[in-house]
This record gives sequence, C-alpha cells and structure tokens, in this order.
Amino acid sequence: MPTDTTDTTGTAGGPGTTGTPGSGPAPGAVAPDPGGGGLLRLEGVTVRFAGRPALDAVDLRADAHRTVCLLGPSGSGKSTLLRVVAGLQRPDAGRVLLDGRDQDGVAAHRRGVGLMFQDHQLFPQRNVAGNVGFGLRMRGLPRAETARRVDALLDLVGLPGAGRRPVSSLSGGEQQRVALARALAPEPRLLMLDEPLGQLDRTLRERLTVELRALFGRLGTTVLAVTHDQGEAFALADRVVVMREGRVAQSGEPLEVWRRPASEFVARFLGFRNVVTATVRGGAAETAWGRIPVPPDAADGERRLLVRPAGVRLVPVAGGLRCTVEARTFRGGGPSGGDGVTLLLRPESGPPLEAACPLSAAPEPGAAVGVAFAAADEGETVVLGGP
Ligand SMILES: Nc1ncnc2c1ncn2[C@@H]1O[C@H](COP(=O)(O)OP(=O)(O)OP(=O)(O)O)[C@@H](O)[C@H]1O
Repeated sequence: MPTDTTDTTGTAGGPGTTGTPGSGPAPGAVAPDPGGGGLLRLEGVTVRFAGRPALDAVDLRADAHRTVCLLGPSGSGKSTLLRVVAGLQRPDAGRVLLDGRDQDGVAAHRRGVGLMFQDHQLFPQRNVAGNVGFGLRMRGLPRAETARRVDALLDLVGLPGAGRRPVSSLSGGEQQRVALARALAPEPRLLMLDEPLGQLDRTLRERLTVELRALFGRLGTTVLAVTHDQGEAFALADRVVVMREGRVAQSGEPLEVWRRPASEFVARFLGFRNVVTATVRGGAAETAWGRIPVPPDAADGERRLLVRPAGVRLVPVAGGLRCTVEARTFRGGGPSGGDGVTLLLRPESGPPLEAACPLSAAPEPGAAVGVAFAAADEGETVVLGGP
C-alpha cells in the first residue's frame, strides 16, 4: 500500500476536520443522517497511474451506520479507493458524494472523514492522551474539554485511565485501540480503516474484530474498512465488496456473497478450491468427479461449478468416488471455521477435492475413502457465472 506523507494524525481531516470544536455530540456519537442512507457514494470512479487503472469505473455505496468491508488481493485498488474518498487522491473520472454532496475540490480536512492507517502511526514522543487528543487540541478545543473527551474515548475503546502511559509501553493491540480512539476523536461522519488489525496476531485480531463490531454498532458509526482477511471482513461487515483489478467483482451481504459467490474469482478468493468444469443438464452436472446435483434453476450448458467442502460427503469406498486422503488441516475461526477438519483428497479422476468433516470422524492421510455429493437443495453446489 502506498504510504501517505500528508497526514500523520490518523485522520484524513486531522487538525481542522469539519465541525465546530466543542459543539458536537458526545465523543464518537454520530449525528443522524439527513439523507436517510447512502452516506457515501462513488459513481464511476476511475484512477489511473501511468495510464494503468488502479480503479476502473467503480460504483459503491455505504449507508449510514453501516460497516462496509473492502476485500481483495494485493493491488486490487482498495487503498486507492480509501484515499479517493479521503480526498488524498483525485479521481481521473467519476464522483465521490458524501451526504449527497459532490466532494470534487473539497480538501481532505474539510470532508469530515477519519482515516486510520495500517501502521497506526502514533506519535512516539506523546503519551496516550497526547495522541488521542492531538486533533482536538489542534482544532482549538479547550484543554479541559479535550481531557474530558479523551477520557471518554479511552473508556470507549477499553483503555480506561491509560492517558498518561507512554505509547511505547503499550502492546500492539493497545496501540491499535489508541489509534482507533484518535481516529474517532474528531467525530468523523465516515470512519475509514485500512487493514486496522493487520499487524496483530490471530487471537487478538479475532477478539478486537468482535469488539469493534459492537463498538461501531453502539456508536452508529459509518465505517469503510479494508482488509485482506475474509474472516475479519465477514465478522465486521454489514456489506462486503470484493475488488479485482480496480473493479468491483461482487458486493452484497456477507452471507449472500459467501453462499453465492458470483464468479470463480470470488469463490477462489474466499478460499474455495473445489471448482471444476461441468456440463449442466436437467438439474445435474457431469464433471470429472462424476455426476453432481445442481440447483434446478441452473441453466444448461458448459459451466464452472463450485462444490463446497461441506457438500463433499465421506461414504464407504465402494459407495462413491474413490479418493485417497492426502492431508488434513484443522480449521480455526473465520467464515469456514468451526471445530472440524478439512481433508485434501486425491480422487481417482479429476482435480483434488476438499472435504469438511468432524474431527472425530477424520480419516488418516493415506486412507482410501469414498465420496458422494450432497443434494443441490442443501446449497452445497453453486453454478458460477462470469470470469
Ligand atoms: N502512487 C501510486 N503510483 C503508482 N501506482 C500506484 C500508486 N498507488 C497505487 N498504485 C498502483 O495501483 C494499484 C492499486 O494499488 P492499491 O494500493 O490501491 O491496492 P490495494 O488493493 O490496497 O493493495 P494492498 O492490499 O497490497 O495494500 C496497484 O497496482 C499499485 O501498484
């Protein structure tokens, strides 16, 4: 991700973010949305670097009080999108609207958006309170009022009384919370987070994801967050947007995207590996793995078919597609998580297959197993569209 040198405060607005000092609601509270939705809209936003589009005619909408997560491989344009919304990058074409107002020509510090970067960029020479209150002091908020708000924000992020601690004495997770408190301090109408939990270990990330979701829900904050991690996105978001090469590959409610990936790209990005060419006819698909039931409304023809690991059932060897167990991995959290094992199977025909099974029933590597495919009405097979 390109680093930004114009802003070291953790908010795109930083010192001078919109709003009259001291006139706003309680720290972190959000004013009602006059537009009744669609707080942020991007229309046909294109950004080119050296002629190459980093964003290519992107349309996107974030409704008030909702969390939208941008997902996508490295280089797909996620950070560029945040920078455009923050006013740190001018689009070559298209419009950014906040509360229905075109932001063209509106400086970053006048947009009222907060941006928290990947590496949270705390001031090492200031203590916790100095970091959280920096933007407020710069906006001319009186010292006592700043102190009151800082205390309230530290309570909010679960660090009560930590104001005097040097930031160097904090753990990674605590620093993350301080950065979050600092980003929330100017009461941005839109909070943007770029890989907010990227540098933390998995356990802490999972815990903070849950806490963040609860916090944003309580505050009613509108959030646009970038993450590499699908588990994080699915746990945090009301809506996910999957990016590919500067375009939106799919957007929707997390469960909807998870259940019905629109394309092979999205399916693979979400971690699904059982994708195979299929000839669909009359509610079933002929594949290299044999005949697999598909939803009755699937159009006939040559298609790509996704079979979820949960749709790959282990049966006696004689009763199905014969496979050898190559490996097994334990599944942790995340959208495909839970207590269980993912088996990597080598079928006698066709590409490798992944199957989900309970820990107690997991065969050893090297074992021969049979595989049968779940009925299509269980939603375990998806006929994919698009590239
Ligand atoms: N300032 C810049 N100058 C030239 N090219 C850039 C610049 N910023 C971004 N790019 C290019 O634009 C594309 C999108 O980059 P961007 O940082 O938005 O992707 P990303 O999805 O955020 O990636 P990551 O997940 O690695 O942070 C990449 O090909 C990147 O190399």
